[in-house]
Amino acid sequence: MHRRLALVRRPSPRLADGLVTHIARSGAVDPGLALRQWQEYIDVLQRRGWSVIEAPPVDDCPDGVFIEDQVVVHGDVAVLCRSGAPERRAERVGVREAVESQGYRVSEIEAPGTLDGGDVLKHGRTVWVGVGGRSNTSGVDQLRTALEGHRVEVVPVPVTKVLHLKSAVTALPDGSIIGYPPLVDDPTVWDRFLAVPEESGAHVVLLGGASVLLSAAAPRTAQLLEERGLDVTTVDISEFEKVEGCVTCLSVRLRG
Ligand SMILES: NC(=O)NCCC[C@H](N)C(=O)O
Repeated sequence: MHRRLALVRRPSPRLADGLVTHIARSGAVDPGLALRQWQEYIDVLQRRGWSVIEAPPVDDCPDGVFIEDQVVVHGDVAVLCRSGAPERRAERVGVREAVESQGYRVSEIEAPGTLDGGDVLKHGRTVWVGVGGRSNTSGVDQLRTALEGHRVEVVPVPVTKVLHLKSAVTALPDGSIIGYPPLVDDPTVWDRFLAVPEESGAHVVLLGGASVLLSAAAPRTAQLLEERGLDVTTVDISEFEKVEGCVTCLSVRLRG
């Protein structure tokens, strides 16, 4: 059986200074609670059979915990991102070493390209990339080049209403795409689109088989997914949601 391996990075004590773009700052971020929530997130991964490796902490980078935005992996290739937020580019430190230690071939997005991993949604042979927020068409083109030979189609899709594509939509194990309609620019991109009733419900981490991880802020979506036969685990990530984070951005699932 494949080893399941996830890359994570512990939260900065400065998480409260994280960027917010599409939401209003609401309530103070409690760094102690954030650390406990992050630990619980990892505990869930581990209980579901995942091993976890940590990228070196970047305590001076408030958004460092959102490791998903720094690297996109596919097959044996890891693409180091160049964030559309210049404030976040320093977070790339240590990520190359982390993925190289797992045997990945590394390529990098270079200027003028920008790409945030949160804009990259993969399922089957398709890689959708959100363009219009943090990622641009040069970033998409460079990602396509990096994945040449992987027999995938890289498809740009518009993102204007939320931070990242995966803030709007994610994929269920069967390939259905779930999203919260007010935040999805064009649901017709996907043949099988399933509307969910909560913004946080649009974000699932696939844990293997029928298991998915979902924010505790989306109880109605949890029920909906359970009724569809999924095994749903919820985790409270309130402190990360205050700075526009979601369950997906707290880890990168690597090949085992
Ligand atoms: N992939 C993600 O959804 N990342 C969340 C990043 C939140 C962070 N405060 C940012 O604005 O970049």
